[in-house]
Amino acid sequence: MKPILSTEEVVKLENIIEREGTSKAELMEHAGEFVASTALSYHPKEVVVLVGFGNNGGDGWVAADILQQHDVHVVVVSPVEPNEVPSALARHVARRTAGRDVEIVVGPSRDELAALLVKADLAIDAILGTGFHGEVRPPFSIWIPTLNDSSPRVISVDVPSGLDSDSGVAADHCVRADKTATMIAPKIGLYSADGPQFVGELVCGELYDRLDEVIDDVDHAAEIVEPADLVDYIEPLPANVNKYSRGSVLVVAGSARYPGAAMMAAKSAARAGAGYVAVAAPDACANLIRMALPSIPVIAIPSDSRGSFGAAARQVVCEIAKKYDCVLCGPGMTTASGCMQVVSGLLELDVPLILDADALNCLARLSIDGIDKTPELYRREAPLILTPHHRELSRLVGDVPVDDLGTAIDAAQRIEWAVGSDNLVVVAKGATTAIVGVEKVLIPISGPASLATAGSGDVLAGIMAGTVATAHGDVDRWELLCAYAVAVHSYTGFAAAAEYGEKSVIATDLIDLIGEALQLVENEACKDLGILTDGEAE
Ligand SMILES: NC(=O)C1=CN([C@@H]2O[C@H](COP(=O)(O)OP(=O)(O)OC[C@H]3O[C@@H](n4cnc5c(N)ncnc54)[C@H](OP(=O)(O)O)[C@@H]3O)[C@@H](O)[C@H]2O)[C@H](O)CC1
Ligand SMILES: [K+]
Repeated sequence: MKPILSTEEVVKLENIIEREGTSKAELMEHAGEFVASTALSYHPKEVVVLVGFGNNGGDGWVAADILQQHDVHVVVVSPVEPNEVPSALARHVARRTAGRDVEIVVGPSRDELAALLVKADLAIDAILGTGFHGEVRPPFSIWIPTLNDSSPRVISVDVPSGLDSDSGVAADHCVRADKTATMIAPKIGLYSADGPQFVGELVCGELYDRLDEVIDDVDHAAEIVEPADLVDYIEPLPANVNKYSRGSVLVVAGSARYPGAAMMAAKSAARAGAGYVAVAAPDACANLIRMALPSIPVIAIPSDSRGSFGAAARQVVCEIAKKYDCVLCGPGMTTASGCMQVVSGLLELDVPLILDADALNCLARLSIDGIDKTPELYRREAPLILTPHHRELSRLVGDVPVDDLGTAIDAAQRIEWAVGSDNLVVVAKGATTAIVGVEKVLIPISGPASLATAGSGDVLAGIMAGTVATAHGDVDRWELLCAYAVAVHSYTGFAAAAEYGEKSVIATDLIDLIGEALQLVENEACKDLGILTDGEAE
């Protein structure tokens, strides 16, 4: 796993590294070297380096110097003369670069800057980094749109200028990078809110060769899960299994209005490897589900007058649910009062439970002002996995706004910390999904935008249920198991986009590609571990 840090954590880490004997000036030299080597991979001939007043600009001055030594023609565009750069560290390297044969243009007009960029095949954005705050001021409010309107490729240093490195919120003017070369560790804002739209491809320069020894001395805002981290969940099917020993799932879902969600979740659980999947659905839609899924037994549960679970459902469902390795509750269920009773009954059982979709809305309604205020509602011994998207998550915490990665992590942590259990995981689904456990936040491998389609969440919930059931409770870290399920779902998205075109993927396509996705995750993990080469994985 690779850490993602907040700006405050990066500053703490820099101070630790300094105490260990590597100064900030040396880190700036390494940062510049990393930017230069990233730039050289494009084999540029003509590079414009835009520098600001701070140390982000310092990285740019160092990179300009190195590029020039590699026979690249470099023009540094600066708001002030090298002698007047306010940051002492950056001033030192600016003067040094100015002493060499590098062309420097101070305070160009919009047209002058545009003319320089027309001639360049690469631009380096070292205007603003982690020190950016507020709205972009002149001259950068002119430089940034001029850069965005120009043709050369753009490498942003550390953070695209104008992006808040913690919240990921882009200012009115923000550099749209082709590549972001971030320093030491990725910043959380690169993944949050507007970040993914502006960052382009992300590469990270560690800058300090003993980073592994000190990185855990600071908290990590989150950690990125890499394929190799998932290797424990990639198990071949043993020869001596039967359908029950492979793992069983009960999907408590559906209503007369939404029978399809129950079908998709159940079929996905089976495709993800569970040997026995059954559906408990209101009798108003049980027959429909039976006909659609001949391989899956459907248990008809008493309905209310509108075709959702009725008053008698709780007792019947809970009696059946005890026998399964995992229960998934929620897809297409509605929030009728019988459904709320089913959810509260399942929470009392000693069986791994996944609450998704309307089960989460039921849970929110069972509390008055957010479930974090009434932890007794969801505190339990057996594992509990909640899979809310941002709106569902907001409802769970009493309508506190949740609209990006940062606010999603905050809300999920409230839910976590109210009970403080290793067995509770909140999978906060979004453009960047966060898997929040009591101690760690994991960012799993994310899928393509094609996954943003109705029913995709039902497929993920089914994959998660199949994964939990086949693990048989033998799990060290439930967050990592959830990351595996999210990765499988992500790869169904890639496979479906390749097969049907990225705009044409529908949720049912994903289900039939789960087998392929399981194989893709395995291949990627093996490649990461050096067991398989790219060629062998084809
Ligand atoms: N992480 C590391 O270990 C290393 C990081 N390095 C690089 O350093 C920057 C952070 O440098 P810092 O000097 O703290 O900040 P910046 O360069 O990002 O920006 C500060 C200057 O920008 C001005 N500023 C701030 N906001 C605005 C704005 N809205 N409009 C215009 N100008 C703005 C600010 O002026 P103030 O008057 O507001 O203070 C400063 O002049 C990090 O991102 C890395 O690139 C090092 O290389 C070492 C290793
Ligand atoms: K930058």
